[in-house]
Amino acid sequence: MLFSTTTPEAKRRALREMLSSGRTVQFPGAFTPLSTKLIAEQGFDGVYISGAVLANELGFPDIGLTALPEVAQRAGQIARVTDLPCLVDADTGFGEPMNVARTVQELENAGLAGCHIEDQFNPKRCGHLDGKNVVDLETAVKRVAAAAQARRDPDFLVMARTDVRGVDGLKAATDRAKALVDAGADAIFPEAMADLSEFEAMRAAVDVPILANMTEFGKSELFTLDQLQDVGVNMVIYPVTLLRSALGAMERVLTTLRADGTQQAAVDEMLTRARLYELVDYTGYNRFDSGIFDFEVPGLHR
Ligand SMILES: C[C@](O)(C(=O)O)[C@H](CC(=O)O)C(=O)O
Ligand SMILES: [Mg+2]
Repeated sequence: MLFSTTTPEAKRRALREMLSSGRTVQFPGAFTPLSTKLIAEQGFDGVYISGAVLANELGFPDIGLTALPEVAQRAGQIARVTDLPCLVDADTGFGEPMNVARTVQELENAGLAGCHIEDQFNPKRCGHLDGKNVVDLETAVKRVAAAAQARRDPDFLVMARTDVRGVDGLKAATDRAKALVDAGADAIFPEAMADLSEFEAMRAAVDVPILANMTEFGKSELFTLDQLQDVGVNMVIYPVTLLRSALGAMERVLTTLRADGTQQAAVDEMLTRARLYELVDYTGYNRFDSGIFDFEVPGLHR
């Protein structure tokens, strides 16, 4: 009830353990605290908090318009409703290395298990679009080093994302990933890999966990969990899947409502009131209230 009872430190340890388990863990992207509960119910390993979703939900494109307080607040709202570890997209770290340091500390305070920081220029772009730009190696290394030094919990995961593959090719991406690991990255997010052999090459290049981004309509095919496990990927994210699905459903019901003058034909596709209450643990809250108010104090009602 209210908040998760698992501490951020325990979630970070759990994330570290799952990343060294040899199993490929799945982190669907939550887009609200409530949708986070659906992810946990299905038995997923953790929750991803996407920068694109955060920006899009505010009605913005994903071009670096969101600011650290907004991201930390939303990520914290999501992290606090679940016992699962949450990994948040910290874009470029929101500024210079000093800003990156503050970003990491704010995200630690918000209860996140880790974050990823990318080597794009600001204004950034979706990693699966053409026309993005990356910063030079020195700048990228400084961002990651600042992040690694700033954390107070040594288990907070600092993941470095490199967007170099889409700009200078695979060899440049593996070289950059190695340098980012030397700078203190605990894990690597190689963005926009073209196929499974590219994940294999990244796997061979670094000895830290690697992430696969299975975003729809992007540069990579939607590989299965088994395929990604076979090439040694440690974590898979599905960043925008829930947002796209929810918006698809919303668009359909609005079309029905507009056409029919009633939503009746769409009711069967909706989450029922009972199921919604179950998700928000309505009865748990009621029980709490009765526990507090249904007691007798001798003499009180005389
Ligand atoms: C992973 C990502 O950074 C995100 O913000 O979720 C995006 C996802 C997307 O735009 O599909 C990305 O740059 O890949
Ligand atoms: Mg992003």
